[in-house]
Parts: sequence; C-alpha cells; structure tokens
Amino acid sequence: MSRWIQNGDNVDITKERKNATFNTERMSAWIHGGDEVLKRRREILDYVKSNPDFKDPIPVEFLSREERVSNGTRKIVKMTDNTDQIDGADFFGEGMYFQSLVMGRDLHPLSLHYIMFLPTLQGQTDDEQLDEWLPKAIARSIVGTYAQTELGHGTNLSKLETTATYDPSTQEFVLHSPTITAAKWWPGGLGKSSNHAIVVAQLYTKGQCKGPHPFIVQLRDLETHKPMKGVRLGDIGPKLGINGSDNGFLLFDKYRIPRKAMLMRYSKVQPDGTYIAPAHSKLGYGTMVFVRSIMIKDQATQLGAAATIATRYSAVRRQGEPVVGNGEIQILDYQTQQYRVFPQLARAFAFLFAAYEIRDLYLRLTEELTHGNTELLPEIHALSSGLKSVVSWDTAQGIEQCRLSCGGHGYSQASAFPEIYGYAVGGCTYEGENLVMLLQVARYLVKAAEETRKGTSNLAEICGYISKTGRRTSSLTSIANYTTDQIIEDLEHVARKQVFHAYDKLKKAQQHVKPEDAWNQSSVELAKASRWHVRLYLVKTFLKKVDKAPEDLKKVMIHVARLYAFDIISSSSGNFLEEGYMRPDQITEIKEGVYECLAKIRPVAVSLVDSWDYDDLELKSVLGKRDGNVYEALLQWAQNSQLNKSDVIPTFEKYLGPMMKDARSKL
Ligand SMILES: CCCCCCCCCCCCCCCCCCCCCC(=O)SCCNC(=O)CCNC(=O)[C@H](O)C(C)(C)COP(=O)(O)OP(=O)(O)OC[C@H]1O[C@@H](n2cnc3c(N)ncnc32)[C@H](O)[C@@H]1OP(=O)(O)O
Ligand SMILES: Cc1cc2nc3c(=O)[nH]c(=O)nc-3n(C[C@H](O)[C@H](O)[C@H](O)COP(=O)(O)OP(=O)(O)OC[C@H]3O[C@@H](n4cnc5c(N)ncnc54)[C@H](O)[C@@H]3O)c2cc1C
Repeated sequence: MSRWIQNGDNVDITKERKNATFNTERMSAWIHGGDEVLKRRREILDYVKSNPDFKDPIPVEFLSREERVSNGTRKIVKMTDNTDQIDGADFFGEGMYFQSLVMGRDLHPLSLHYIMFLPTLQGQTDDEQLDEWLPKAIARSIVGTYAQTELGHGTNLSKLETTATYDPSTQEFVLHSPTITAAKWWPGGLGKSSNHAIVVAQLYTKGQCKGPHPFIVQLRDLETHKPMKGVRLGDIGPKLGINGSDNGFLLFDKYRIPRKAMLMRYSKVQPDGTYIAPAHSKLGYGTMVFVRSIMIKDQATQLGAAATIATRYSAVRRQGEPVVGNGEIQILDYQTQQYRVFPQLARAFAFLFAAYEIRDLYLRLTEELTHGNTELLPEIHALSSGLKSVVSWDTAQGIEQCRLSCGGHGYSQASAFPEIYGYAVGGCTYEGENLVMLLQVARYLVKAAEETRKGTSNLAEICGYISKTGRRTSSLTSIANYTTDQIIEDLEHVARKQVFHAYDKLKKAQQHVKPEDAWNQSSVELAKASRWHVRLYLVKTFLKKVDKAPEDLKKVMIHVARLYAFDIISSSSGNFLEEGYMRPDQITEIKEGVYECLAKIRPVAVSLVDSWDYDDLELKSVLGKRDGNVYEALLQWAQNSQLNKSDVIPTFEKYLGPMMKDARSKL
C-alpha cells in the first residue's frame, strides 16, 4: 500500500491514491535524484520530527513579530548545532531540505550568514583571509550578513554611496555613509543579530574611485553585542513576508577597518594604495550569481507546495451537484479547477528540473574559476538572471492561482498560502529586480543576434537557436503526433523572432537617438525576448528530462510536460499566429491538447503531488494535510487564536458593551 494512505484518512483522498497508475515512491526518487537522495530525505525528516527542539509552540502565524524572531533564532541555533545530521557540502540538496523542515518559510537571523556571508568568504577571499575568517564563520563564533543595497540604490551598484577610502598612512580603509541614502537597507539579520557583514562600498585609493568592492566588517562588540563606535544599525520593521528575519539598516561614521578587510581574491589594494584589477570586472558579483542559481530550486519548492495544497484540497472539497440527486462532486472534477491548478503543478516540475541544470552549471563555473577561466561567467550570469526572473514571477502568479482555487479557506492563513506567497514573492525583487535581470539577459541576446547578422556566429548551445534558419510555418499536423522536436522548433521560432524583433528595433532606434535612449525605447521588447528565451529553455529542459524517464513514469509525466508547453503556446497564441507561422486551426489543436492533458492528469493528480514528498511538517497547511481531514483541522487550528483565550475580550467591556448598552437604553 502507498506510504501516503493510512487508516482514518478522508475517503475521497484515499480513493484518489488507490487510483494511481504509477508507483509514487519511484516517481519521488526520479523527481529528487534517485533512491539514495530519497532515503536521505526520509532520514532527515525522521530526525527533525523526533527532535522536540524544532517544534513551534503554536503555528507561527499566531506569533507576534518579536516571538517569531525569538522562536526562529532558537530553532536555527539548534538546527546549526546539529549540522552533522546532514551532508554539509550538499547545500542545494540536504542543506536546503533540512532548513525548510526546521525553519519553514520564515527566514531567520542566520539566513544571510549561510546564503551569502559564507559563500562570499569562500568565493572572494584570498588564502590568508579564508584561513582567518572561514573557520570562525563555519563555527558560528561570528554571525554575518551581506550588506550591499542602500536606501537610495539597490539595482545600480555603480552608484552605491558608501565609501571605503584607503589611508596608506595607517593601512586602513575608512568606511563612511556620506548621505542618508547611503544607509544600507534590507540585509537579512543585519538589524539585531549579525555582528559582522560583507559590506559593499565604493573603493577609493590614490584619489580614484575603483567601483564597488566587498569588505568584511565587524559591526558589533563580540561580548556585549553593542554596535561598534562609528556604526549605527537597527531593524527596518515588518514586511510582506519573512518576518522572522531582522532585515536591517546600517550607517558608518568614518569607521576604520584594516586593509586586509577588503576581500582580495580578485581585486587587491597593496599597502601603498596601488590597486590591482580583477581578471573579469564582475567577479565580485559572484555571490549574487550563486544565490540566483539556488533560488530556482527554492521557488520551485514553494510553487510545488502551493500546487500540492490546492490539489489535495480540491480532492476533498465537494461543491455543486451537476446531476441533481447524485450528490456534490469533488471540485477537482471541474475542468476550470484543473485548468487553474494543474498548469501550476507543471510549472513547478519545469522549474525544479531547470534548478538541477543550473546547479550543475554553477558547479562547472566554480571549477573553471579555480583555474582562472572566466569564460562561462557571462552565460551563467544570463541564464541565472533569466531563470530567476521568469521562475519567481510565474511562481508568485501560480501561488495566487492556487490560493484562489481554494475559495474562502485559501484566504485563511491556515491554508499556508499567505506565508508561501509572502515568502516567495520577495524573490521577484531580491537578488536583482526581475525586469532589470531580464534586461541583463537581453544584453546577452543582442550580442548573439549581432553575431548572427554578421554571419560570424559561434554561439553557445543555449542560444544556438538564434542563428538557425528555421521553418516559415509550423509542421504541427495533429496534437497526437506533435513531437518534442516540433514543440521545441515552434518555441524556437517565436523566441528567435522576438529576439530579432527587439534587436532590429534597437538598431533602428540607435540610428536616431543616443544609445541609452535607444535601449530604453526598446526595453519592453527586449524584456519580452528574454522571457521567450527562458521559456524555451524551460520547455526544452523539461521535455528532455521526461524523454529520458523510465517508461512507467514517462507515460504519466509526458502529459505534465506537454501541458507546460501547450499552456505557454495557447496563452500566447498571438505570437504563434503572427505572419501565418501557425494557423488558427493549429492553435485550436493545441488548446485541445491542453484539455487532453488536464483529463490525463486528473486521475493521478493526488499521487503526482504526493510524489513531491512534502511532509505535513514542511507544507504547514491545514488545507494540504496528507490525510485530507481538513474541516476538523481547521476548527482545531482556529483554537490557537489569541482572541480565543477568553470568551469575552476586553474590547467588549471597553467599546462594544457600552455602545450596545447605550443604544439599548435609548430604544
Ligand atoms: C550547512 C547547513 C546550513 C544550512 C542552511 C541552509 C540555508 C538554505 C536556505 C535556502 C533558501 C534560499 C532561498 C533564497 C533566499 C534568499 C534570501 C534573500 C537574499 C537577498 C539578498 C540580496 O538581495 S543581496 C543584493 C542583491 N542585489 C542585486 O542583485 C543588485 C542587482 N544589480 C546588479 O546585479 C548589477 O547592478 C547589474 C544590474 C547586473 C548591473 O551591473 P553593472 O552596472 O555593474 O554592469 P552593466 O549593466 O554596466 O554591465 C556590464 C557588463 O557586465 C555584465 N555583468 C553584469 N553582472 C554580471 C555578473 N554577475 N556576471 C557576469 N557578467 C555580468 C553585463 O551583462 C554587461 O555585459 P556586456 O557589457 O558584455 O553586455
Ligand atoms: C525580502 C528582501 C530581502 C533582501 N535582502 C537583502 C540583503 O540581504 N542584502 C542586500 O544587500 N539587499 C537585500 N535586498 C535588497 C534587494 O536586493 C533590492 O531591493 C533589489 O536589488 C532591487 O533594488 P531596489 O530595491 O533599489 O529597486 P529599484 O532598483 O529602485 O527598482 C525599482 C523599479 O525600478 C526599475 N528599474 C531600476 N533600474 C532599472 C533599469 N536600469 N532599467 C529598467 N528598470 C529599472 C525596476 O525594474 C523596478 O521596477 C532585499 C530585498 C528584499 C525585498
């Protein structure tokens, strides 16, 4: 019997699970990277469940901000006391899973320590600095964050205002915030928890500005935790989500740090103030590239969770009686419900598989950089920026669709949707605002188009389609015979067309206006080109992964992958119809393909989401509970409300009581 079925479960959800046409365990192993990975996930889960230190006193939704920070700090300290339970080198797999189980969706005071402070030390220090700082950071004898964004500038790093001016007479840098807008603003854990930070500041030496560079800076006294003299910092207040994190502000008043505080793997300042430039000017941005690449898995996990909650709830929720007298039906049987939820599930899969690809590519980059080879950097920068933008946007929209699909209960925090959304949607902004990141991809695409036009193209595989000749009309005849190659060919056509459309618009504008105005006037089309480039990549990665799946899994997953592709095509049919590339009847065929996929997925939907292997502990959703007994659980969940501590609350005595009494006396 499936591990997902237990006595006492809701009958509808049990029936769904019994209808599975594939082995859920095999599917889970395939999704997560093999039997061994799955076994390790279960061991980590058992460990977390068995450890009382990781329990929340009540669901975190009911805690105040201060209680959230305190509870999160308590748990993350316990969690990182026990990192021997996981393979510490497997950040992407075991690290992220462990932290998700223990910490949920509330980032915590050590988030940035692990996500950016440690990786920056690993990636940007010279050997001597690494020996000095890394052991302290790993042991947690210091806690650090990544302080780059300022009140006035987040995107445009070249205009950061914090200065680090080298003083050769003392061999120190002087950190200073010359204006209010120079205040660092946003860094996670900066407000109250960190005592160190990687501070990104404009480097001045010998009277010249050398641009933004990273420095390791002590912010608080190691014993008293009081801010150092010349350092002013605090919490920036409540946010849309991640309120367990004390995101902070920071100002310097001529604060002196030693020369060796500048991270010197790539750029250096010698004792006399001579500056040595890095091999590639953007090597200092490496940690951002790392985070963008791990964000893809994180976002996929959030969307997968939302789709799991919506699917399970839709299987137990009955509403409406199409045939009067036959009883109400499961809302999952409505085609409109399937159309709302299943594409989100398909997206989550597409994003997860792309996350594996970008992880592998990032590992290759790290290896190449150790040999001083920076060739892969522009490609990975473009891909990670593009994926980060498209994936976080679609994830946010997808979560909202899943929430809406659960009706009124979706609006309650019991559903977990508000937490999931609040957490995930931050990804549209942090690590580079999405539109700005799409425009970075566009720079890469414009170069590829330029090379193609000049006939000198030697393009990387990822944009090889730009220089292909391609067909003038789609070869689709019927949806049943629409092959993976044909689907990719059609998407390549639209992506290529949009790339050249934007490129030509840019070139034309350049003949009349200044280059920066030409770029601005073409930027909407350029961003669209980037989106198509990324969507093509996502579809290709997904279809190719499924093509290689074992036969028993492939026969299910092919419908999910095709739904992903067909949904993209049918919802942007105008692009495919342009210049008669596709005919209206071909679009109709693809729409039919969408409906066929929905029908194929319907009977196995619950088992498909089970295969993502979310435990209730990780989902933290009353609506998405494994057992499907949602109504009892909702009533129980509501008992945690602070307002339910007494039958009559003080506001009655103070306001409502006198109001009604007064009104009664006047009647
Ligand atoms: C072990 C157990 C423990 C386990 C614990 C486990 C814990 C696990 C937890 C797991 C859960 C994790 C989930 C995540 C949570 C996240 C939390 C939130 C974190 C949020 C942090 C932040 O939010 S932190 C700030 C990020 N802030 C940005 O992100 C600024 C964007 N802004 C820019 O990034 C630049 O400003 C921008 C636009 C590029 C222009 O930069 P610019 O002006 O310098 O450059 P230009 O535009 O002039 O470009 C000149 C040429 O450089 C090229 N280029 C540019 N960048 C390049 C690059 N990186 N690599 C190569 N090339 C690059 C470009 O493409 C041009 O190339 P070309 O010339 O050939 O065309
Ligand atoms: C939850 C969260 C956590 C964060 N954590 C950290 C952290 O730990 N450390 C840290 O240093 N920072 C952190 N940040 C800051 C984050 O990195 C920045 O907010 C982000 O890089 C965007 O910069 P901005 O806020 O200045 O937006 P802006 O750059 O002001 O963007 C505002 C608007 O202007 C548009 N725009 C800006 N420039 C251009 C352009 N060149 N072309 C076209 N449009 C443009 C954008 O697209 C956007 O629509 C965090 C932010 C959030 C929300």
